[in-house]
Amino acid sequence: MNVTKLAPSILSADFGCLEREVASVVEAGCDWIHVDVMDGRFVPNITMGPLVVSALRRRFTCTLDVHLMVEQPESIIPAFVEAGADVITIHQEATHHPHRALQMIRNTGLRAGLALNPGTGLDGLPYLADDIDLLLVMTVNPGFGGQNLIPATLSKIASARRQLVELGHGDVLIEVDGGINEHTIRQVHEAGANVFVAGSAVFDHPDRADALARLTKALMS
Ligand SMILES: O=C(CO)[C@H](O)[C@H](O)COP(=O)(O)O
Ligand SMILES: [Fe+2]
Repeated sequence: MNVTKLAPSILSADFGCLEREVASVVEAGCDWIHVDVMDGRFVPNITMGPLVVSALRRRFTCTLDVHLMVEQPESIIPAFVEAGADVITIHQEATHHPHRALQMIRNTGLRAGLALNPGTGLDGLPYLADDIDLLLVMTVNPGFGGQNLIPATLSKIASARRQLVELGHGDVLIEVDGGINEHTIRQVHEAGANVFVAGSAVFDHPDRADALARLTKALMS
């Protein structure tokens, strides 16, 4: 699997000038934008909803990668489909019926992602792998940007990659999210990840092209 993608998370962008913020990373070459949706229940924070996704959709053609940190995502999936998301990821812990939620997403023709919190194991993977395009291994506890990567998640990424290959789904993307920066990106890549969400490592840096170039250099080193 040779695909590698950097997906800047707009959680760390300046929401007062979001269009300009997104343009800064698109102009620097990014074709994925990670959108963190938080409901104040599944995680303690509240962020944005489908209106922001549809506003981004009107202005940008890049892949909108929507990470739903919401309880019972089934109820809100149609609104994000309508808004123009390209990838919708739900948390296994947020629903009794992850399989149904993934099928809801796939049935619309979108790519479906399954996210796992740091404390969640890979037990469901054999039963859900047929229905996912992406596995999001959270490398921090979800809810906030700017946290440090939890080292124990590295072995989970490696196990997930191994299991996906054994299950005949080596083409499923493994996305990592939380604490990805110049010092951690290579480790998670070596473990088997190929989509790298980076919020503070990109948007806390005034020169976005430089921030992305540093991440790419660290990834390739
Ligand atoms: O899902 C998330 C938090 O729940 C964010 O995508 C993630 O935290 C990105 O921020 P950073 O790169 O600063 O850790
Ligand atoms: Fe995220």
